[in-house]
This record gives sequence, C-alpha cells and structure tokens, in this order.
Amino acid sequence: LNGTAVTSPEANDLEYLTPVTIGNVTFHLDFDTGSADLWVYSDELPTDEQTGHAVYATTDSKLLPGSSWEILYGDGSSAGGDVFADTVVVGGLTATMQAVEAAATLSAEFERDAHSDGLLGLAFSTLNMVKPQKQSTFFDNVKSQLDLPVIATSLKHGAPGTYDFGFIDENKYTGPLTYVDVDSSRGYWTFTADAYAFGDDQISTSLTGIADTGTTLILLPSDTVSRYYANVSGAQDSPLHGGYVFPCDSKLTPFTLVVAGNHSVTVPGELINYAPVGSVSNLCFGGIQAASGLVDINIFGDVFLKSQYVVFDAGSQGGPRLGFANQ
Ligand SMILES: O=C(CN1CCCCC1)Nc1ccc2c(c1)OCO2
Repeated sequence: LNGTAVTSPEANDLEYLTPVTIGNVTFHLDFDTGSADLWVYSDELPTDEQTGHAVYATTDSKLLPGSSWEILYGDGSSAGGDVFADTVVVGGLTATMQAVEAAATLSAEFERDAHSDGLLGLAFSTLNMVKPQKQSTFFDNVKSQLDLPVIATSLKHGAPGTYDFGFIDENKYTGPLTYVDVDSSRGYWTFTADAYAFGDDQISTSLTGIADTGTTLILLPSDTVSRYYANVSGAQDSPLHGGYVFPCDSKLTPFTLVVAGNHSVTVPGELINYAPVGSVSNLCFGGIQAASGLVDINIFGDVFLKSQYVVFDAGSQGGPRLGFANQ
C-alpha cells in the first residue's frame, strides 16, 4: 500500500500544512524532514494556547507511562510534554501504535502560529526526543507497508503540493532524477554538493547541508550569502528586517548546486524573492539568508525544495539518498 497527502502553504509559503487524522480528530501538521518527533497541541496546554487549534484529548488517550519529550529547534523555538500511543492516518496510510507527543508547553513562536496544530517529523528516528526511550517516526512505522522506502515531496510556491509515500510519481517531474548519497549519521537528510553557482559564476567549493521541509528559507554561511547579494543591486543586510532585503523589482540570480559529479540543481531567481517585508515598503526579503541560529549546518529549506520533486530515499537501493528532478 502507498499513500499521497496534499500539503498546502500558509501565507508566503512560510510553512506547509498537511492533514493528519489521530484517533478521530484531524490535525494540520507541519511535515518536517529536519526533525523526528510527531507532536500536537493538546488539552494539557493553557486554554488560551489551545484556542484556534485542533487539540489532542489526552484524557481519552493511552499514555506511554513515564515517557516525556522536550525539543529545541534550530530557530530557538521549543515545545515539550508527555507521550501517548494512538492510531495515525496520513494519505490513507495507517500507523496503529504511533507515538503521539502531546504538547504541554510551547515557546512563543508556536503560541504565535495560528495555523499549525503541531509537527510530524520525517528525519531519522535517531533524532527523536522522547525519553527514556526514543520513539519511531510515522515513516518508520509505515515503511513495511510501502512498495519503496521513500517519501517524495512536491512543494510549490503559493499552491498545494503533495507528499508521496512509498512510490515515485513520474507525472510530477520532468527530466531525470539525479541522486546524491545521504549521510544520516546525525539523523538529518544531509548531503554534499561538490560545487555551487550564482548564475553563471561557479564556485568550486563543496557545500554540505540538510534537505529540510520544516525550514522556510535557504540558510548558508554568512560569507556565501554576502557574496550572493553582491550580485543584487540595492541589496542590503538589514538588522531591522533580520536579514538581506532588496527592491522587490530586483532580478535575482539563480542559485545552483552541482551534485553527483556534473548535475545541476537550480533554484530560479524568482523563488529567491521570498516576500515583501511589509505593505508600505518596496523592499523584499531574500530567500537565501545566513544560518545564524543554534545549528552550524547549511539548510536547504522550502525555497530550495520548491524548485524540485525531491525523493527522500531511506534505502531502496542500499544506503539513504536524495533524488532531485525539476518540477
Ligand atoms: O528550526 C527550524 C525549523 N523548525 C521546524 C519546526 C518548527 C520551527 C522551525 N529551522 C531553522 C534551523 C536553523 C536556523 C533557523 C531555522 O534560523 C537560524 O538558524
């Protein structure tokens, strides 16, 4: 059995939410290949933090005795609580004994998010934050039901896309799929590009980072980022806006990763114009920004992933790998 779930962008493609049924309640979760915990807003939160969200009724649920979770994300946001076992359905696929992590505390970033009802982690289960015993991700729990141990993402700019589980949909991409090996030793979908390019200007330096559906932008080393915006007239690193901004009518340089020898994976300039900074200014915020935060890795987030049909292959032909094709 395979499955497909439709995922829909919030405003400015800030995050993509996908319906997930837990018990008999449907939650809209942020599928995150950068983490490995499935957590939901719950009745253990202060009532005001539950308002407007689907809420997990812990009183009707099967507690995992003695288990708890606490997670800190790269952007500094955090959440925590206790753990239940429940039936979780995504795109027609069912995991009967899925660890569902009920949020009892949320950081301000999540309190401000009026749309997401929680997260569904799709990184490797070694990254799961449940103690005393790590729990498996939804993908690991349904993997044996799938034709192939793969998740394929089709995220789009300003339009619904899909998560395919167990199969690769040839109708969703053009040209060949180019595969690159993944180093899953730190629990992420980590890969290395042999080189990269800003437009026609190739830089023969390798770039290692993670394919992360849970991060909005492309986050790179600050010197690389300043080199990119040197090509964009009127661009400036604005402390006021928290990163590089430029006139909204700027023509942005494409960003290309060179992988698997000589295959180019290109993000068109249009996708690197992330969004206007506000309603009165003609400044736009860049889709490539410096990876400040708590993590010291490069992050190929949604701005990167939107240009591609991406196959997160956990080992259909040996080790884990990522496949890229234009969509
Ligand atoms: O933390 C995340 C992704 N995270 C996914 C779950 C919801 C909250 C955001 N991304 C991220 C990771 C490193 C960063 C960063 C953002 O900003 C600076 O460094």
